[in-house]
Amino acid sequence: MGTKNDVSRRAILGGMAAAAGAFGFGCSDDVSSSDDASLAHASRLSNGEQECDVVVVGAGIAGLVAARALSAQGLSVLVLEARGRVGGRTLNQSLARNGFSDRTIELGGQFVGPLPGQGPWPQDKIYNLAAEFGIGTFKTYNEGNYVNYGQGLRTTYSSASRVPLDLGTPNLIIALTAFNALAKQVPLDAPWDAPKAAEWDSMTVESWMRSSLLPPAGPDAPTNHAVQLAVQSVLSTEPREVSLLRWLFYVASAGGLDNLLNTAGGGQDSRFVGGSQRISVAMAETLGERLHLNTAVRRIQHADGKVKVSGDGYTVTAKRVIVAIPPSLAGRMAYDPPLAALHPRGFLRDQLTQRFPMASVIKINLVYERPFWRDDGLAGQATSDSGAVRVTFDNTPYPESGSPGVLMGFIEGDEARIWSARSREERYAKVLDDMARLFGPRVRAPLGGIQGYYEGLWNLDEWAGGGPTCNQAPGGLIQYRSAVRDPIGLIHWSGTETATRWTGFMDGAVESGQRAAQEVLTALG
Ligand SMILES: Cc1cc2nc3c(=O)[nH]c(=O)nc-3n(C[C@H](O)[C@H](O)[C@H](O)COP(=O)(O)OP(=O)(O)OC[C@H]3O[C@@H](n4cnc5c(N)ncnc54)[C@H](O)[C@@H]3O)c2cc1C
Repeated sequence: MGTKNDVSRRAILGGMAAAAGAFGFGCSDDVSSSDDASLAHASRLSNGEQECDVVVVGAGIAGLVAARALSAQGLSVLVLEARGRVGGRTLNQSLARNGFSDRTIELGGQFVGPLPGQGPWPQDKIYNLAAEFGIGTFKTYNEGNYVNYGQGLRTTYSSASRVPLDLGTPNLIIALTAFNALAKQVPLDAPWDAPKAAEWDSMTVESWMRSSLLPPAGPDAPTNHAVQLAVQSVLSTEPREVSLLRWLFYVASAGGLDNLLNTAGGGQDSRFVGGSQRISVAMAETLGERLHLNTAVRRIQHADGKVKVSGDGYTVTAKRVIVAIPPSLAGRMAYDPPLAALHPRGFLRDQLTQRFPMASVIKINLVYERPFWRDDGLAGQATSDSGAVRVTFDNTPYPESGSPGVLMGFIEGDEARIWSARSREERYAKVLDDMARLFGPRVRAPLGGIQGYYEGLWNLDEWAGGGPTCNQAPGGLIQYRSAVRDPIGLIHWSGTETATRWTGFMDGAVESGQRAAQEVLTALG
């Protein structure tokens, strides 16, 4: 017989099981729902009025970190999560349905690095948080050669090289050097104070490319495709969509572009044993009944010196609320009074949410009997100037024992928008075409056949609205400055988009949760 806490725990994990059921061959795709409505319902908040010290909106990494920090200080906390699972933009996928019952891959955020000890800019916050729960890391497979596909030509090069040698190489080196140098001039806590902030925030990365790379040409030019791919692979957005200042801030926030792009010693260095969503599940378990799933927050009202947070059939009254969701989603909630009426700077926050869009991404995983590409001396990492899948990794799960083998690929920016609107069958056919170009005919029929195809369709998810993170077009940073995290009334803002270091990453989510919790503690004395 399960206690109430058992039920909550099963509901939390149920989301992971639901994901497992949702992504196999021939099944529909959904990164939100639970397959066990009764368990999910058990932890839904729907019973009228409640009261606590602090409400946290969102049970992603940021919200869960904030809730635990406040609980540890003796405050009463309720976490309200719209989905039937925790973890937000992290999502584990069990390979049990493919016959690998103890293997897990991820459909959202997964990589961690640099690790502590690997340089001055480690992702120590998420690393330490995971370690607290006994969740270790393992190295991303990075042996052998990388593949590059450009101008219709497939080449391989050593994974020890910094960049592939093709027409895009000279400009990529120019861009790497320039972006790293310019990013050093961007203050992390106030990018709008960079010496050339106004100039940089008046142009897109594409305009910079057209004026600073040679010969003058757009991102699609063979000479520029590598720079274009660097932006696409980091932000899942097109160079024309993002402000140069925002891009430089992102680079600065990660301690340099090399950290963002590199596997060994960089942002893709390692992965979490058992999958990154375990970190959120572990945090959620410590919160027990203070967490409510399937409980979307629709409205935040200020009344009588308190804040009333409500959704379908419930209201929670609290001293403070932490909104730990992406700014673009925060803009979908109703505020009463409206933010513009609540505070003299409230309109800035409201307008910011109208100008901070999620990028576009699909993450696909092909599961094989074994990692056959390794037989050819390939690391499973590839770049391409065309096709839907333009960046790939060997995503074979821990612990490696030769079986299964998983090839992962990203579809980003324009391609993600095109392919999000197509059927699963069309995407699958396209993914096989693209992957076969990179890794040969065994992609279609390797020994043992293809075991599974899994996709994270983040653009279609109501509670993400895209991924991996929000971007800003020109003007966003200098006009709205710190509105992304300035408290308004009794509302505090959290989520990776508010972080100064490793913004957009799981590590930034931890920073933002810690910072928001500290703000509330200070405010409540
Ligand atoms: C495909 C992909 C690949 C990525 N790769 C990496 C990577 O390799 N490494 C890395 O570090 N990061 C990666 N990221 C980014 C990383 O996953 C995020 O930065 C991080 O998980 C964000 O955490 P968060 O808590 O700030 O926000 P979220 O995870 O978005 O959490 C917000 C939560 O709030 C909930 N919510 C939203 N609206 C409401 C509402 N109205 N009421 C109640 N609840 C609500 C959501 O359901 C969600 O659970 C990736 C993301 C994606 C999508």
